[in-house]
Amino acid sequence: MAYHKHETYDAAATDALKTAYTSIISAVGEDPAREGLLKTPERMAKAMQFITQGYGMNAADILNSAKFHEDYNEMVLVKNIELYSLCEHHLLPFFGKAHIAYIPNGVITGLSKLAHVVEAFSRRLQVQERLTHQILDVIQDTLNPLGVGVVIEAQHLCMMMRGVQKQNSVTTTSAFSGQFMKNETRSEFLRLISSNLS
Ligand SMILES: Nc1nc2c(ncn2[C@@H]2O[C@H](COP(=O)(O)OP(=O)(O)OP(=O)(O)O)[C@@H](O)[C@H]2O)c(=O)[nH]1
Ligand SMILES: [Zn+2]
Repeated sequence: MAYHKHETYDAAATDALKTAYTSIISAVGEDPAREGLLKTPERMAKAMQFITQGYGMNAADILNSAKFHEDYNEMVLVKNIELYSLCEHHLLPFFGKAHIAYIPNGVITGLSKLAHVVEAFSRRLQVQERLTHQILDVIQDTLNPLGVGVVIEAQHLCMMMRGVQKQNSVTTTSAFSGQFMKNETRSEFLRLISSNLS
Protein backbone atom coordinates (compact mmCIF):
# COMPACT_ATOMS: atom_id res chain seq x y z
CA MET A 1 0.00 0.00 0.00
CA ALA A 2 1.37 3.42 -0.88
CA TYR A 3 -0.47 6.57 0.00
CA HIS A 4 1.21 9.29 -1.94
CA LYS A 5 -0.23 12.52 -3.32
CA HIS A 6 -3.51 10.94 -4.26
CA GLU A 7 -5.02 9.00 -1.48
CA THR A 8 -6.01 5.43 -2.11
CA TYR A 9 -7.56 3.30 0.57
CA ASP A 10 -7.72 -0.39 1.19
CA ALA A 11 -11.36 -1.52 0.86
CA ALA A 12 -11.20 -4.19 3.57
CA ALA A 13 -9.50 -1.85 6.05
CA THR A 14 -12.03 0.89 5.27
CA ASP A 15 -14.94 -1.49 5.96
CA ALA A 16 -13.46 -2.75 9.22
CA LEU A 17 -12.71 0.78 10.42
CA LYS A 18 -16.19 2.02 9.45
CA THR A 19 -17.79 -0.70 11.57
CA ALA A 20 -15.49 0.10 14.48
CA TYR A 21 -16.09 3.85 14.33
CA THR A 22 -19.87 3.35 14.13
CA SER A 23 -19.61 1.41 17.42
CA ILE A 24 -17.43 4.11 18.94
CA ILE A 25 -19.94 6.82 18.02
CA SER A 26 -22.74 4.81 19.67
CA ALA A 27 -20.61 4.01 22.70
CA VAL A 28 -19.99 7.67 23.48
CA GLY A 29 -23.75 8.23 23.51
CA GLU A 30 -24.25 9.67 20.03
CA ASP A 31 -26.58 8.60 17.24
CA PRO A 32 -24.60 7.32 14.22
CA ALA A 33 -27.75 7.82 12.11
CA ARG A 34 -27.84 11.55 12.84
CA GLU A 35 -27.37 13.56 9.63
CA GLY A 36 -24.08 15.16 10.60
CA LEU A 37 -22.59 11.82 11.62
CA LEU A 38 -23.79 9.68 8.71
CA LYS A 39 -20.55 9.84 6.77
CA THR A 40 -18.30 10.19 9.81
CA PRO A 41 -17.30 6.50 10.11
CA GLU A 42 -16.16 6.53 6.49
CA ARG A 43 -14.29 9.83 6.91
CA MET A 44 -12.64 8.49 10.05
CA ALA A 45 -11.77 5.23 8.28
CA LYS A 46 -9.93 7.21 5.61
CA ALA A 47 -8.35 9.62 8.08
CA MET A 48 -7.05 6.74 10.20
CA GLN A 49 -5.54 5.01 7.16
CA PHE A 50 -3.92 8.27 6.14
CA ILE A 51 -2.35 8.91 9.52
CA THR A 52 -1.06 5.34 9.78
CA GLN A 53 0.21 5.15 6.19
CA GLY A 54 3.74 4.59 7.48
CA TYR A 55 3.00 0.86 7.73
CA GLY A 56 2.95 0.83 3.92
CA MET A 57 6.27 2.66 3.59
CA ASN A 58 9.71 1.06 3.66
CA ALA A 59 12.23 3.55 5.03
CA ALA A 60 15.30 1.64 3.77
CA ASP A 61 13.83 1.56 0.25
CA ILE A 62 13.21 5.31 0.47
CA LEU A 63 16.87 6.00 1.27
CA ASN A 64 18.18 3.45 -1.22
CA SER A 65 16.11 5.07 -3.97
CA ALA A 66 18.32 8.19 -3.89
CA LYS A 67 21.85 7.21 -2.90
CA PHE A 68 24.68 9.14 -4.54
CA HIS A 69 28.45 8.76 -4.28
CA GLU A 70 29.95 12.03 -3.11
CA ASP A 71 33.10 13.00 -1.23
CA TYR A 72 31.51 15.28 1.31
CA ASN A 73 32.66 14.55 4.82
CA GLU A 74 31.08 17.34 6.84
CA MET A 75 27.82 17.25 8.72
CA VAL A 76 24.60 17.32 6.70
CA LEU A 77 21.76 18.70 8.83
CA VAL A 78 18.06 18.93 8.02
CA LYS A 79 16.22 20.56 10.86
CA ASN A 80 12.61 21.45 11.66
CA ILE A 81 11.05 18.49 9.84
CA GLU A 82 7.50 18.60 11.12
CA LEU A 83 5.93 15.35 12.19
CA TYR A 84 2.56 14.05 13.28
CA SER A 85 2.32 10.71 15.01
CA LEU A 86 -0.08 8.77 17.22
CA CYS A 87 0.81 7.77 20.75
CA GLU A 88 0.31 4.05 21.03
CA HIS A 89 -1.11 4.31 24.56
CA HIS A 90 -4.10 6.55 23.83
CA LEU A 91 -4.17 6.84 20.01
CA LEU A 92 -3.98 10.58 20.46
CA PRO A 93 -1.64 12.68 18.34
CA PHE A 94 1.79 13.80 19.28
CA PHE A 95 3.41 16.32 16.99
CA GLY A 96 6.49 18.43 16.69
CA LYS A 97 9.79 18.58 14.85
CA ALA A 98 12.62 16.24 13.98
CA HIS A 99 16.20 17.36 13.42
CA ILE A 100 18.43 14.90 11.58
CA ALA A 101 22.16 15.10 10.92
CA TYR A 102 24.65 12.67 9.46
CA ILE A 103 28.27 12.69 8.36
CA PRO A 104 28.57 10.91 4.99
CA ASN A 105 31.11 8.21 4.37
CA GLY A 106 31.25 8.46 0.56
CA VAL A 107 27.48 8.20 0.13
CA ILE A 108 24.80 10.88 0.46
CA THR A 109 21.05 10.68 0.09
CA GLY A 110 18.47 13.06 -1.30
CA LEU A 111 17.58 15.61 1.37
CA SER A 112 13.86 15.05 0.98
CA LYS A 113 14.40 11.36 1.68
CA LEU A 114 15.23 12.18 5.29
CA ALA A 115 11.81 13.82 5.62
CA HIS A 116 10.18 10.81 3.93
CA VAL A 117 11.88 8.56 6.50
CA VAL A 118 10.32 10.67 9.26
CA GLU A 119 6.92 10.13 7.57
CA ALA A 120 7.48 6.38 7.27
CA PHE A 121 8.07 5.96 11.01
CA SER A 122 5.88 8.72 12.46
CA ARG A 123 2.71 7.71 10.64
CA ARG A 124 2.27 4.65 12.84
CA LEU A 125 1.32 3.93 16.45
CA GLN A 126 4.44 5.08 18.23
CA VAL A 127 6.29 6.21 21.29
CA GLN A 128 8.64 9.12 20.76
CA GLU A 129 11.72 7.21 21.93
CA ARG A 130 11.22 4.35 19.44
CA LEU A 131 10.49 6.80 16.63
CA THR A 132 13.81 8.53 17.36
CA HIS A 133 15.77 5.27 17.29
CA GLN A 134 14.08 3.88 14.19
CA ILE A 135 15.03 7.00 12.22
CA LEU A 136 18.62 6.76 13.42
CA ASP A 137 18.95 3.03 12.76
CA VAL A 138 17.68 3.07 9.19
CA ILE A 139 19.99 5.95 8.22
CA GLN A 140 22.97 4.25 9.87
CA ASP A 141 22.20 0.86 8.29
CA THR A 142 21.38 2.12 4.80
CA LEU A 143 23.93 4.89 4.20
CA ASN A 144 26.66 3.56 6.50
CA PRO A 145 27.69 7.12 7.41
CA LEU A 146 30.39 8.10 9.93
CA GLY A 147 27.60 8.98 12.34
CA VAL A 148 23.98 10.03 12.75
CA GLY A 149 22.23 12.35 15.20
CA VAL A 150 18.46 12.60 15.65
CA VAL A 151 16.59 14.97 17.98
CA ILE A 152 12.81 15.07 18.22
CA GLU A 153 10.81 17.68 20.12
CA ALA A 154 7.12 16.96 20.47
CA GLN A 155 3.94 17.79 22.33
CA HIS A 156 1.60 14.97 23.29
CA LEU A 157 -2.15 15.57 23.20
CA CYS A 158 -2.58 12.74 25.71
CA MET A 159 -0.80 15.00 28.21
CA MET A 160 -2.65 18.12 27.11
CA MET A 161 -6.33 17.43 26.52
CA ARG A 162 -6.65 14.64 29.09
CA GLY A 163 -4.61 13.00 31.88
CA VAL A 164 -2.17 15.37 33.52
CA GLN A 165 -3.34 18.30 31.29
CA LYS A 166 -0.07 20.13 30.88
CA GLN A 167 -0.36 22.49 27.93
CA ASN A 168 3.23 23.62 27.59
CA SER A 169 5.40 20.60 28.17
CA VAL A 170 7.63 19.60 25.30
CA THR A 171 9.35 16.23 25.25
CA THR A 172 12.82 16.03 23.72
CA THR A 173 14.36 12.71 22.72
CA SER A 174 17.69 12.10 21.03
CA ALA A 175 19.76 9.31 19.57
CA PHE A 176 23.35 9.34 18.35
CA SER A 177 25.70 6.97 16.58
CA GLY A 178 29.34 6.96 15.42
CA GLN A 179 31.00 10.37 15.51
CA PHE A 180 27.97 11.86 17.23
CA MET A 181 28.96 9.88 20.30
CA LYS A 182 31.90 12.32 20.55
CA ASN A 183 31.23 15.49 22.53
CA GLU A 184 32.57 17.84 19.88
CA THR A 185 30.36 16.58 17.03
CA ARG A 186 27.32 16.19 19.23
CA SER A 187 27.76 19.74 20.59
CA GLU A 188 28.05 21.18 17.09
CA PHE A 189 24.82 19.43 16.09
CA LEU A 190 23.01 20.60 19.22
CA ARG A 191 24.33 24.14 18.74
CA LEU A 192 23.09 24.21 15.14
CA ILE A 193 19.58 23.25 16.22
CA SER A 194 19.67 25.13 19.52
CA SER A 195 17.56 27.99 18.29
CA ASN A 196 14.73 25.47 18.46
CA LEU A 197 15.45 24.12 21.91
CA SER A 198 14.42 26.17 24.88
N1 LIG B 1 7.79 7.19 27.14
C1 LIG B 1 6.72 7.62 26.49
N2 LIG B 1 5.56 7.71 27.14
C2 LIG B 1 4.50 8.17 26.46
C3 LIG B 1 4.53 8.54 25.13
N3 LIG B 1 3.30 8.94 24.77
C4 LIG B 1 2.52 8.82 25.87
N4 LIG B 1 3.24 8.34 26.90
C5 LIG B 1 2.90 8.03 28.30
O1 LIG B 1 2.45 6.71 28.42
C6 LIG B 1 2.00 6.56 29.76
C7 LIG B 1 0.93 5.51 29.87
O2 LIG B 1 0.75 5.34 31.23
P1 LIG B 1 -0.54 4.72 31.91
O3 LIG B 1 -0.47 5.00 33.37
O4 LIG B 1 -0.69 3.29 31.47
O5 LIG B 1 -1.71 5.53 31.21
P2 LIG B 1 -2.72 6.58 31.83
O6 LIG B 1 -3.37 6.02 33.04
O7 LIG B 1 -3.63 7.03 30.73
O8 LIG B 1 -1.72 7.73 32.29
P3 LIG B 1 -1.90 9.31 32.32
O9 LIG B 1 -1.61 9.82 30.95
O10 LIG B 1 -0.85 9.78 33.31
O11 LIG B 1 -3.30 9.60 32.75
C8 LIG B 1 1.60 7.96 30.21
O12 LIG B 1 2.51 8.35 31.22
C9 LIG B 1 1.81 8.83 28.95
O13 LIG B 1 2.21 10.14 29.27
C10 LIG B 1 5.78 8.44 24.47
O14 LIG B 1 5.94 8.75 23.27
N5 LIG B 1 6.85 7.97 25.19
ZN1 LIG C 1 -0.75 8.89 25.07
